Amino acid sequence: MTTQPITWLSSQTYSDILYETAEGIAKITINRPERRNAFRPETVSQLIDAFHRAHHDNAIGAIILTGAGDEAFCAGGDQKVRGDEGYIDEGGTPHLNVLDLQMQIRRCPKPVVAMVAGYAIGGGHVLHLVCDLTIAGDNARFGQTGPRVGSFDAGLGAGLMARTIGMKRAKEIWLLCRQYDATTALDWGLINAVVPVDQLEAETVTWCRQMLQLSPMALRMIKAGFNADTDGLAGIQELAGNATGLFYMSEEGQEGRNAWLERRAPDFGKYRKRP
Ligand SMILES: CC(C)(COP(=O)(O)OP(=O)(O)OC[C@H]1O[C@@H](n2cnc3c(N)ncnc32)[C@H](O)[C@@H]1OP(=O)(O)O)[C@@H](O)C(=O)NCCC(=O)NCCSC(=O)CCC(=O)c1ccccc1C(=O)O
Repeated sequence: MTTQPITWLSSQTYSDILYETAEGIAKITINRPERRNAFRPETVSQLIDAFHRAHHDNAIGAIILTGAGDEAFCAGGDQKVRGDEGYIDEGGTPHLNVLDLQMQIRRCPKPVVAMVAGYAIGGGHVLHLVCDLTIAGDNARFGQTGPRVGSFDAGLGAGLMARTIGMKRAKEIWLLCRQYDATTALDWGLINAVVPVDQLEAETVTWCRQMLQLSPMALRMIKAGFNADTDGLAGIQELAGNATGLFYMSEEGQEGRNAWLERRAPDFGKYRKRP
């Protein structure tokens, strides 16, 4: 595995995020360091666009989600644009759209790695949680603040966290609103690795390079399998859609299409013998 430095190419311009690619990896960076990378509606819309771009780019096999600078991965919803009905966009409309982004990350067929330096707090903490893997710098701090600031994420923020680290610890995080350091997060199984913060990107890229050596279809199927029960019928739909895609690639699936196009009865006889 190469340990060569990576050279990112910036290929899309957004106001709140950065989108860069290199070596089959897309790096999506929340770029609001002056607000500890808290997200406003425009940030979330741009993240959704960037994940769509990475999903549909055939050259991309792994995605990194991170925050600009070393102070924070993401401090959750931007409380300074929070109105009485949600987070207010530049046109004055209230939103709660980070839930769409959470599901998009889970449904993305490519592995998504959270690269966490500094704070992953509130909705920012849930964002790293919904990623497939989390690599943290040794300065990382994790926690929820919802019950302190008048918010809660009782969906994936509660249920997926409990499935990840256990019910008692998940409840502790939400009911006490404490912060936890990277060593504790690793010990709890909340993250995958801790490295000195100055080695964070190199380590994350090493993990991505390793996944890029593996079968994309196998990674896609196993990700959908991991998420299927937590996501309910929508999770089974994702897994089943992948299975349909594989079936389309088979001779048996193509015989059905060919027979219809050739206006003849399909001959599936030779496929019945599989154990
Ligand atoms: C993250 C901190 C612990 C960092 O502390 P520190 O290093 O001391 O820095 P500060 O001086 O506090 O902050 C620096 C600077 O950044 C601004 N800032 C930080 N966080 C935010 C924020 N969340 N919103 C707006 N601005 C922020 C801060 O004001 C400073 O700027 P100044 O100009 O000096 O004022 C600490 O900053 C901290 O605790 N931040 C708040 C964390 C928080 O409570 N986040 C919100 C949690 S609730 C949430 O995220 C819900 C949103 C959500 O995801 C959701 C949930 C359920 C359904 C739907 C949704 C949805 O769609 O939104």
